[in-house]
Amino acid sequence: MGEVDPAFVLEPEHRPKLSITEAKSIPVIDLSPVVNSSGDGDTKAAAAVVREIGKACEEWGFFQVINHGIPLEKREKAFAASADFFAQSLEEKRKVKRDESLSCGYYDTELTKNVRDWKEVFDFQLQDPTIVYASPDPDDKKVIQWNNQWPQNPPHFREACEEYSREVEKLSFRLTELIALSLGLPAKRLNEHFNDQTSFLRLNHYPPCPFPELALGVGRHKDGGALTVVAEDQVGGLEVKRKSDGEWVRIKPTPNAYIINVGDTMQVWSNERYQSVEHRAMVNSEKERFSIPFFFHPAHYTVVKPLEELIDEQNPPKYKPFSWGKFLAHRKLTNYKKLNVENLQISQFRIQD
Ligand SMILES: O=C(O)CCC(=O)C(=O)O
Ligand SMILES: [Fe+2]
Repeated sequence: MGEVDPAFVLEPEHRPKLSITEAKSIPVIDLSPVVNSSGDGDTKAAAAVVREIGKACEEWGFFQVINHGIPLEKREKAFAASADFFAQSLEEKRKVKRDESLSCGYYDTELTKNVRDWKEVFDFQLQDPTIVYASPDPDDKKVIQWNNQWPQNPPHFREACEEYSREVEKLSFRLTELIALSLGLPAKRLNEHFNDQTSFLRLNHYPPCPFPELALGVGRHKDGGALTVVAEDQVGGLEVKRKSDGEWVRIKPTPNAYIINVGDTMQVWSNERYQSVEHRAMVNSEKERFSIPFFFHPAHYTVVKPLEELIDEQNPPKYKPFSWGKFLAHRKLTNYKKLNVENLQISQFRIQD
């Protein structure tokens, strides 16, 4: 990755500014009142957490959480496994290469909006195997299985990844429950959609980049699922397109915190009360960066539509129902192929006002 390969170079209007605007006001929410409560905990403090989460989802689509209940040791093991894995030779890493039939594993040529990302990744699913639709064609009901692939090296890689993923999954259910409460719904209202979840965890490695003003680690995009729960190291690079003025602002890393963002599916469920916000990851010329996002995705058979409890005559549904599994199959295809079109967006299901 030494030369300026044009595959990585962004159109001038999408290139990052190297001067950083730090997002000082992105909410940091302390989850201890809900994590430590045994049911008879301080319900006043828990209600305040729910309100803070609702406000952050509305104003930012992004927030951070601390005192979230994930043991630091498990997080550190996952980061160590990730660093050890990516430090291996390309030949070793490519033994578990992801391709169109094997959706999980190692990959270093991902595209975001047809431009190559300056990164390498390792993906694995929470459910192994995960059932998905074979094609984006709406009439094709055929399903296939995606299986995880695990490398032989480093030796404790799989164990570290799986143990960590179970913790992030727990946190994701908890956050989904808090978000449901913030929408005035029963806590477990959304949980059933995740029984056969298509969630996956991704280890991201962004090597130092000699031309950080021309390329991005991950190009601007919105996450499609319900929620994303991101752990990052202390290097920093995640930028959010601030809702209030459209400015790209950098999230300052908070040690041991998680960065949470609302995805497109939550935007539709909430009938746009909460919106999925564009974000991107910058790279820099000196330091490598590691991050571990968890993408909390519903089951392939989920029909995503505004929740009935949130719509009435004053608030008619803003989206037509769509199939999560077909949306996913469509997205998957565009990750591998350079196309002349942008990939499928939920705006295609938007009902005009
Ligand atoms: O690396 C990060 O901080 C975020 C990456 C991201 O947004 C993604 O992979 O969807
Ligand atoms: Fe993302």
